[in-house]
Amino acid sequence: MKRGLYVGRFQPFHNGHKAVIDGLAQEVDELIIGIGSADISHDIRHPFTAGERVLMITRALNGLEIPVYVIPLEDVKRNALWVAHVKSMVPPFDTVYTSNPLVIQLFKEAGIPVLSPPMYLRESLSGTAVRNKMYQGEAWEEYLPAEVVSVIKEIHGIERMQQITKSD
Ligand SMILES: Nc1ncnc2c1ncn2[C@@H]1O[C@H](COP(=O)(O)OP(=O)(O)OP(=O)(O)O)[C@@H](O)[C@H]1O
Ligand SMILES: NC(=O)c1ccc[n+]([C@@H]2O[C@H](COP(=O)(O)O)[C@@H](O)[C@H]2O)c1
Repeated sequence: MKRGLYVGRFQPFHNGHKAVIDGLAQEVDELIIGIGSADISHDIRHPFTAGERVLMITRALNGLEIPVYVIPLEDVKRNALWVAHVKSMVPPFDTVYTSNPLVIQLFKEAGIPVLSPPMYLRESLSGTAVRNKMYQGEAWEEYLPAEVVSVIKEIHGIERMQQITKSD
């Protein structure tokens, strides 16, 4: 039984994340998705709450052939303690999947195997690129799973993002 941990902020969950997870479903028996910076929302880089991201990811992975556990992870002030914090919050896991250099370093120092999945269409498929389109009023829907698009519409996400970036 192999259980993997995939960590990210998922602001929002996009087709690049989905492609990675479809690949991981061939590699692991169960997958934990750790939603990082769970305590941050309503700002430019982190527009969505942990609960909204749980909804996006759970709905988008509804048809996945392996069990998935979606778990919010608040940030902690000390990087040196973060891996212990993560381990205290999620089921046991064998391998971490991430391309984030700090996350790679922290798990390697803790003796936990780390793999970096391939990037899919990184220029258009990044949270930053998708958020920029949302802020600029450009088409953004094609970069996200349909289930994520409907959550963002349901929570009036674009209106929120445009409101919080206004100047007073
Ligand atoms: N297009 C992609 N293909 C494969 N992996 C990706 C892609 N985009 C992001 N990832 C990876 O998914 C994990 C979670 O990423 P994250 O939620 O930060 O998305 P992001 O697109 O990098 O967002 P942001 O631009 O907001 O930093 C990271 O390891 C990241 O490298
Ligand atoms: N000290 C900490 O709380 C700490 C350290 C390393 C990574 N993280 C989190 O892990 C997540 C990594 O996700 P990304 O790859 O999307 O950046 C982020 O939410 C980041 O804040 C937190």
